[in-house]
Amino acid sequence: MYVYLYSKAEFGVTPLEHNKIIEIATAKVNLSLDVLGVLENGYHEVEMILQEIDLADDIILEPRDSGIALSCDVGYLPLDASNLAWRAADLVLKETGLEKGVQISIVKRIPVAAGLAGGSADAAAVIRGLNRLYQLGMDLETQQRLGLSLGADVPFCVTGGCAVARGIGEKLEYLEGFGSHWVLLAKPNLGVSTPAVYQRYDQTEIVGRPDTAALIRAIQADDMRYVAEHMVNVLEPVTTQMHPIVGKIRRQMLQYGADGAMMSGSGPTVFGFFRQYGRASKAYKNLKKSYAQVYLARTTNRRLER
Ligand SMILES: C[C@](O)(CO)[C@H](O)COP(=O)(O)OP(=O)(O)OC[C@H]1O[C@@H](n2ccc(N)nc2=O)[C@H](O)[C@@H]1O
Ligand SMILES: Nc1ncnc2c1ncn2[C@@H]1O[C@H](COP(=O)(O)OP(=O)(O)OP(=O)(O)O)[C@@H](O)[C@H]1O
Repeated sequence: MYVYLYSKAEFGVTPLEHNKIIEIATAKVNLSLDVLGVLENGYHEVEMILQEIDLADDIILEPRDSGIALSCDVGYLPLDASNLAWRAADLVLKETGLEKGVQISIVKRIPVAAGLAGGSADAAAVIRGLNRLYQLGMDLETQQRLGLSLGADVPFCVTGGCAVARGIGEKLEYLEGFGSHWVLLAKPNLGVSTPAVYQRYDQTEIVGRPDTAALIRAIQADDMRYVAEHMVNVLEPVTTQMHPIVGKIRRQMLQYGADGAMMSGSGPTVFGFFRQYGRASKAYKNLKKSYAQVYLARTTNRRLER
């Protein structure tokens, strides 16, 4: 069950044709999410801890003389300008004035509208990939600035790793120390609209908030158990009220032996931390009986480790 989260091509098992490149678009989970206020434009000022996991899409890019062409191995994503990968390519080409096009192929594994930043991860991978494919020389800051115009999670997805995100999600303070831990994810068969959840949050009374400083210390000490037991996402009660199944999955995760479980982002995916593979794989099998989208992944730190 823990297999092929990265493309075989990246390991040279299936060599790519020499003019193609592959970028791995990794998902994120929120280890915390707090809302500090509402800005004039309606966006929320947040303080949240984002952690890259190794559940990933593959983004394959190849040069084209002009125009953006997009294909995907699943039928449920738009292949036009409403796809974030398409929009990322358009933005980079316009911004750099490059008179070229690109063929983008997506191998989709990250569930959609799940709270795992799947679309943002694809957009970030296209920005990184075009930079590499056409040797555009964009530094990290430029890539993140471009990414921000596509979505609040995109700047983090450009690098991945583990970071405290403030502002609307774009002010990043990277954290070191958190190791590679088992994360089990389960998504109920429904999608959640991020704007709808933030809107409803404004009308909801908040019960518990994360102690972000304490979580940061635990991450730096690689105290996974503390993190698992103290994770708080202020959007979770909002989404759970709309979809009680989110609460049910969280209880099931704990019942099956997770050290702690929480909803990621605006949901509805719930993830749990496990110390042992054996326990995680048993929980995976149990959850698989009720939910189609269950994934066993690990926290990772791919690009920052290079
Ligand atoms: C829920 C999270 O995924 C947690 O990481 C993010 O805060 C949302 O990130 P995202 O989906 O990349 O967000 P965007 O695509 O920029 O925004 C979608 C919508 O979510 C709301 N939004 C988003 C981010 C933020 N800090 N405040 C907001 O109120 C806005 O209504 C916005 O129109
Ligand atoms: N490349 C893409 N991959 C996934 N969704 C995309 C993509 N491009 C556009 N979308 C659209 O974006 C919407 C949100 O999908 P996404 O998977 O990014 O949500 P999410 O995981 O909740 O993101 P976040 O955690 O950043 O809020 C969906 O309605 C989907 O159709």
